[in-house]
Amino acid sequence: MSVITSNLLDETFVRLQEEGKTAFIPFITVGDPDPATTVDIIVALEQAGADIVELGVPYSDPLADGPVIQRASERALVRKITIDTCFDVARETRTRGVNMPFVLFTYYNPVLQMGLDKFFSSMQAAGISGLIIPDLPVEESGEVLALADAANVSLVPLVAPTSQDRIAVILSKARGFIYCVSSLGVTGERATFHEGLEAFIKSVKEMSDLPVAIGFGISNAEQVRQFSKICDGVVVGSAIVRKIEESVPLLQQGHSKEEGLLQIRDFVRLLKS
Ligand SMILES: O=P(O)(O)OC[C@@H](O)[C@@H](O)c1c[nH]c2ccccc12
Repeated sequence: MSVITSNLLDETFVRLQEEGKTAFIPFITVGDPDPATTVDIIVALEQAGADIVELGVPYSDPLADGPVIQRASERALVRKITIDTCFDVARETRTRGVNMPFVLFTYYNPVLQMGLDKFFSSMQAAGISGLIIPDLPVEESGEVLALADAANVSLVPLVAPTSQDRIAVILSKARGFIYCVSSLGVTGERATFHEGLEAFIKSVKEMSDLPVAIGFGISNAEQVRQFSKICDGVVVGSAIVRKIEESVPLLQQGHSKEEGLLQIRDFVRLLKS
């Protein structure tokens, strides 16, 4: 189905494809270590060459997350970060001149708690053009998809090498891009990936004219380079969240915050090199 409307996320992928580039998509947990620092980190990510950023809503039961992102969620929840804080961070980041598109990453429960109508009107007001809800199966996503389309928010699906028999249905409802997870299990840096991954990505690209991004386990420049050859986007979460975790002592001392941000910026530049 061709997308009738387009948004900043769609336009970004079109521009990158015209430039022959692969989107570099960091994931970070909002509020880790605090909301103001998250704004600084997003600015640093764009300066380091990020094209799109996945903003993770911290959650108490992150069932699909490995230990690194679980710890980031815990640090953020200590700060009582809610979805509303994420919208505030998105708006604040725009005032700092960040132009790249935001993709909100949240489990379904916090969205239900807020109420779908309020959630999507807030998404529009915060200028967030993408949405990933890993625990909302396509069979139950009808109402969310209709509201997302009406709010010009791209509901991005996750597909895994094991999604075979459901993949056609998932792709028929896809917007924005297709997020292919490289391996089974939870998020976290990996040295090896699901065998047959390349064939899987190729089959997804043949079945959908939307951009295809890969994520899960990608943690170094060589892996980014390899996946950039076969995908339109590469997502890196845990490796960057770990770098943030390591920089927290610097980030939380006013006089050394810039040093902490520099470490994160240099790490992302290295990944993109
Ligand atoms: O952390 P990794 O292995 O680099 O994978 C990206 C991942 O963090 C991010 O996209 C994400 C965070 N939580 C998730 C849960 C399910 C799927 C994807 C995610």
